Amino acid sequence: MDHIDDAEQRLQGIRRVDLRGVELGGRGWEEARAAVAASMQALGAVLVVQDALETDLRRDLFGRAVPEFFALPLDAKRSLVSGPINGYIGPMPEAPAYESVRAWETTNAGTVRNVGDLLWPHGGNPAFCDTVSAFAANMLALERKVEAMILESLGVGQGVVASHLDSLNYSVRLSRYGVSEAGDGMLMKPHRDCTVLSVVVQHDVEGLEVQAQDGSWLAVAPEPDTVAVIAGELLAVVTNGRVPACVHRVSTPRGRERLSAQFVSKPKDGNTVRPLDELVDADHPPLYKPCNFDEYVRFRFAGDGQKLSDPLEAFCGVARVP
Ligand SMILES: O=C(O)CCC(=O)C(=O)O
Ligand SMILES: [Fe+2]
Repeated sequence: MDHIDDAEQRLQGIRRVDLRGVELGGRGWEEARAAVAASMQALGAVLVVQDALETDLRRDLFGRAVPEFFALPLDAKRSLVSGPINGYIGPMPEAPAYESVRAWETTNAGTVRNVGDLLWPHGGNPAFCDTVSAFAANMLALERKVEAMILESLGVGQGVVASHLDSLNYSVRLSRYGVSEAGDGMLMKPHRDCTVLSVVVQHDVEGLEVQAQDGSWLAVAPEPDTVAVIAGELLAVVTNGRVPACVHRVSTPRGRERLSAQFVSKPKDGNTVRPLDELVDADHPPLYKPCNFDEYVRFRFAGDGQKLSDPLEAFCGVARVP
C-alpha cells in the first residue's frame, strides 16, 4: 500500500513503522523502507518504533539531564553560543513558559564535554555529557537509517546516499514547555523546520501534531518506544519536492510541564544543498535552485523571509509553469 488518501490517513493516524532489528539490506529492510518512504512522501513524517532509546537512556535524559539543564541560572543558559537557530531561546513575552536549547555538534563527544564544562564550571557535569552523547550516537544511527530508506526508495544509489549523509551535521535540541501562569496549554505555531530531518522524542506528555494534506491535524502520542521523524525544508530540496517539509505544531495540555528532545540534521556549515541529480530529469525538472544553508537561515530568521508563509519557495524555489 504505497498511497494513503487523506480520509484513510485521518482514520489511521500517521503510519507507524517498526525498525527494531531492521538493518541495511537485511531482513525486513525493503518492506520497512517502502512504508517509511510512503509516509514521508504523503506527510513528510513517519512514526518509528525503535530500540535506540532504551529505558535507562530515556530515564537519564528526561529524568536528569534535561531538568538539570533547564534548572541552570538564566545567565548560564544564555552563555551558550547563539545565532538564529543555535543556542538558547529563553522565555519570551508571547511564550513565557517555553525554553529551548540547540547546541552541540553532538557527534563529537569532545564538543559536548566542552559545553558541559562551560555550563557547570566546577568540575563539569560528566553524567549530563555522557547522556547527551549517548542519545546523539543512538539517534544518529536511527536518523541515517531513515534517511537512507527515503532516498533509496526514491531510486538514489547507495554511494550518493552515503555522500549526502556525510555532508550533514547533527545537533541535539532540548525543549521545555512549562506550565503557564494562566493555566492554559502552550502552543507552538504551525511551522516547517528549516533543517533536513528531525527525530522528535516526546516525554510522557503529548502535544506534537502533524498536518495532513487536507489540513487536518494528526496527534502524535508520546509512546516510550516510538519517535516521530519529521522532514524539514532541506529534505524537500534534496528530494526535489518528492518529500514535502512537514507542517507541525505543538499544543500542550493545560497544567502539565512537557519535555521533548530532538535530534536534528542540517548541512555542514556553509554547505549548499541542491536536488540530487538522480531525482531530476525531463519528467521532474528541478523545483529548487541550489540553497546555501547559512544564507537561507539569515533570510528566513533575520531577513525578508520572516514575514513569508513559504520562505523556502521565495528563497530558492523555481517558478512553476502553470
Ligand atoms: O517539542 C516538540 O515536540 C517539537 C518542537 C518543534 O517542532 C520545534 O522545536 O521545531
Ligand atoms: Fe519543529
